[in-house]
Amino acid sequence: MRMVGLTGGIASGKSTVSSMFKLNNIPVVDADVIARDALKKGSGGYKKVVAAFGPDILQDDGHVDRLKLGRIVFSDAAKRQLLNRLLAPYISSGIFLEILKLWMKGHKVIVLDIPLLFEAKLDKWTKPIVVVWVDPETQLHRLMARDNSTEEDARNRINAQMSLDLKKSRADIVIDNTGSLQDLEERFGEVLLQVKRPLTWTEFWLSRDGALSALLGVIIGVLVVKKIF
Ligand SMILES: CC(C)(COP(=O)(O)OP(=O)(O)OC[C@H]1O[C@@H](n2cnc3c(N)ncnc32)[C@H](O)[C@@H]1O)[C@@H](O)C(=O)NCCC(=O)NCCS
Ligand SMILES: Nc1ncnc2c1ncn2[C@@H]1O[C@H](COP(=O)(O)OP(=O)(O)OP(=O)(O)O)[C@@H](O)[C@H]1O
Repeated sequence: MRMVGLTGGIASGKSTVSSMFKLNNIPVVDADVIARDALKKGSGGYKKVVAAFGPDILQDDGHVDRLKLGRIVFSDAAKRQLLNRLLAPYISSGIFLEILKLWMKGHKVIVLDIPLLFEAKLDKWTKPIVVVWVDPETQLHRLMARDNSTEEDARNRINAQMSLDLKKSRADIVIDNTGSLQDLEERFGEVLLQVKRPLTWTEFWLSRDGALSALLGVIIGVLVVKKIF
């Protein structure tokens, strides 16, 4: 199985690219969705986070006030690290479970959309790594427009992540999303061809069909050897 890493900066366009993969029948594991589940009221992650940050981060209905928690952690590196540490086991096991489900269904190519792919050192499990890049001005404006946030909040969120230029330097494939959506679609078409090229042997053996073929080969081998001796 080929596990394509999809990452970038906040509001650089990962979800937009992710939707394009889904439209082309390539399944996507979305780490943001898994992280949201990890913070759902009553979950293990929720209990740990509320114990560490206190009931002030809760809304009246007991759900986490994400805007409030975001303001706290995106302006304080120590608190952000604490939140990351508390949620990391739930997020990584959630990602693993989703990969396993897709593996069992026999998918050959899947995409892992993980904003913190490099920061969480998950990049070693994915190949190729696709980084969605935008210039800093565009990133700031798109983030403020999408989240209806102040410039200060938006800058805090951008600065909470590894620099987008550093991510770009570690990519196998870069998608420059500074242009229009039409430009993005054109570039995506080229990237799709690369992502869908035939599997290498290693990728094949890691797929469900490859693993089953290997198992079948071993069983046949054992039976043949038993018959000979
Ligand atoms: C702080 C929280 C509650 C803010 O929620 P909010 O709904 O405002 O943002 P959302 O979850 O949609 O995230 C938006 C983007 O913020 C960035 N981001 C999220 N968490 C982090 C983080 N810990 N460090 C840096 N950037 C982050 C990502 O680019 C993400 O795509 C939330 O982001 C969270 O629980 N973060 C910790 C979990 C995590 O690490 N998520 C990233 C998955 S790899
Ligand atoms: N090429 C583009 N032209 C104009 N707007 C765009 C383009 N690409 C994405 N956008 C818009 O920019 C915003 C950010 O994009 P998107 O939500 O895909 O980013 P993201 O990287 O997934 O963000 P996050 O890290 O917060 O999950 C969205 O409002 C999206 O509609």
